[in-house]
Amino acid sequence: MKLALGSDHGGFRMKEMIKAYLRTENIEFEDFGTADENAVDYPDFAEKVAEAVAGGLYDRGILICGTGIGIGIAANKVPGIRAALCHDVFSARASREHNNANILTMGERVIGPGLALEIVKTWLAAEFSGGRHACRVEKIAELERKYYK
Ligand SMILES: O=C(CO)[C@H](O)[C@H](O)COP(=O)(O)O
Repeated sequence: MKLALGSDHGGFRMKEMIKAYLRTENIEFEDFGTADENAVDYPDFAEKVAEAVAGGLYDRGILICGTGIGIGIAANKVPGIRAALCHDVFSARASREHNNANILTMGERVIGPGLALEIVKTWLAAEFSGGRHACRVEKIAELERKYYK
């Protein structure tokens, strides 16, 4: 699996912690920034990661900001992206199994590193269940086609 990672300054330390974990697991990733804790605008990093995932260059993405909210809202503007804000393990698994989420978002100012890592592990391991969920996810794509001509 090849991952695209990104954060703003509010999520920088959590992104670095996730990168350290991915290295220990030999999971391939690219870091799209930001590169330090200087203030930046989260939509810029959402755009880079969402376009990389939607373009098929990366299998999935992880985006972190202070809350996980803004960076997820921005990522979800890119057609083909299903970014899910998850601050618990149950939602992380369901976002993959039910929603086929291709980007995980979290907030460094909301949860601690231990829980964040459990969420990442769960989200990376979970797969889309298909079945009854497939036509619902397809309806999301139909909504995109309706509004993004
Ligand atoms: O969580 C975020 C967006 O949803 C940002 O990380 C947050 O708004 C940044 O705030 P500040 O400029 O005060 O550090």
